[in-house]
Formats: sequence, structure tokens, C-alpha cells
Amino acid sequence: MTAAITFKNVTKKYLSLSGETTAVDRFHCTIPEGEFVGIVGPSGCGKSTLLSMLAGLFPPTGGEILLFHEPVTGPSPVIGYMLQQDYLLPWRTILDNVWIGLEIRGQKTTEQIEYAKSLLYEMGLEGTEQKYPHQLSGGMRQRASLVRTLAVRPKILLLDEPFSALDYQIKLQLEDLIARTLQKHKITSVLVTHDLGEAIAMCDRVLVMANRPGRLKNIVNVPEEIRALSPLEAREHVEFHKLFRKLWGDLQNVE
Ligand SMILES: Nc1ncnc2c1ncn2[C@@H]1O[C@H](COP(=O)(O)OP(=O)(O)OP(=O)(O)O)[C@@H](O)[C@H]1O
Repeated sequence: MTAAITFKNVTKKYLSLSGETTAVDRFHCTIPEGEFVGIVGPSGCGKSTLLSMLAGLFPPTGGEILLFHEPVTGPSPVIGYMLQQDYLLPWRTILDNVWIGLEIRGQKTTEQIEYAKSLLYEMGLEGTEQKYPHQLSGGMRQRASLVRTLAVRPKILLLDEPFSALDYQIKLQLEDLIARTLQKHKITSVLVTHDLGEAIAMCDRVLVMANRPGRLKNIVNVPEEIRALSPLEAREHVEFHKLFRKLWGDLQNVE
């Protein structure tokens, strides 16, 4: 097993005028390559802080984070980030948005362009190439945003509440499509979500965090019977409901 992400006793303290806040306290865990991991926990338990440190936006105060056994020292090209907002540039067509990362990295080769287009079609966006973001629905824009992120071939994808701005039906459809795409391309993924059902339906393991200070409370493996199903089908399975109740119980006792 290759470790894609290793958190070694990671701590983050913020200093502000009102004093010191320990946002993350000795977070320790390993995520193997190809795994899809969810992080759930009460508001303020340090989920976004963890993702930001993983993305190399700022360093931990204590401990260390490794990506494929190399310490994180800043933003890394192996990491892609998908946020709640799509941040597509409104003055560029969908196709021009999709390969913006390739342009910035000087990688806009014929092969890479073809790869980006194939991702666009995989995500059901054929026919939108020459449209502008305002001509697409919220779900389509999120899909285009994911294509842009995947076009530069990240090995690790961080998803910070990517579906929370979408309505329920679109969100379920997107969960299915995105889970399939990430599995197909064997991308190690970390999903931060407030939606327990989403974490169970999409992930191989769910990390439950506790508050004040933010720390890892529990790790729950999603049973094989659920993982073998699509996120939509998983929600119908009896094991899904059992696990939902267990995680719900865990979260009631995490303070
Ligand atoms: N820049 C900052 N300066 C001071 N404190 C901060 C800063 N950013 C976050 N915090 C504090 O660190 C703690 C963890 O915040 P963080 O945003 O990581 O939590 P979260 O679990 O992502 O929350 P939510 O689920 O509400 O998005 C909170 O107590 C927050 O107030």
C-alpha cells in the first residue's frame, strides 16, 4: 500500500487579538493511494484548516504532513481543490475555462487538450464547449469546474463541501457521477462535508472529528456492501441506515 497522505501528529494553533485557538490537535492518520475519505464533525472542529494545510496554503504549528512520503512545503501540483463555488471565469467559454490550468502550467499540448475534452464528455457536458458559465445550470458549472481541476491530472483531490450550494436532486446525481469519475481515474480523494449520508455514500472511510480542540475522534470503515454500490443505490441499503445512525450517535458525543 502506498501512502498518498500522511498526517503525523498535526497541530494548528491560530493566534489572534482574542488569544490562541487550537484549531487542530495532534491529528494522526494515513490515507492510502486511491482511497476516498470523508471528514465529518461539528462546525469549527478544524476540517477546513486541515484541508488548507494539506493543500500547502499554510504550515502546521506542530507535526508534519506528507504527500507520497514527501513533506508538504507549499502548494503542490499533485493536489486539486474543489470548492462549494465553481469560480469559473465568466468571460471565458467552458472549453477555455477547462484548460486554464493547462495554460498556467504551460501544458496545453494536443494530448492534454484531448484529455480535457474527454473529461468534459465523461461529465456529460458535450455541447457546452462554446457556452459561457452563465448559460449553464449550477450543477453543470460544478461539473465543468471539476473537469478544469482534473484536466491537470492531480493525484489527490480535496473536496470542501462541493455540493452544498446545489439542490438535493442535482446533488445526488453529481455524487454518483463524481464518485464514478474519481474511481475510474484512481484519484485519492478527501471530502469535507456536513452531510453524513454523502460521506457514507461516497467514501471508503469516514473520519469523525471532535471539537475544542479539533481532533480525530473515530475512524469508520464503510462496509463493502455499500462501497460496491453507487451513492444513489447505497442510500437504499440497510447497512447505510445502520451506519448513518452510528455516525449520528458519534457526532452527538464529540464535544
Ligand atoms: N484565520 C483564523 N484565525 C483565528 N482562528 C481561526 C482562523 N481560521 C479558523 N479559526 C478557528 O479555528 C477553528 C477551526 O476552524 P475551521 O474553519 O477549520 O473549522 P471547520 O470544521 O472547517 O468549520 P465549519 O464546519 O464551520 O466550516 C475554529 O474555532 C475557527 O474559529
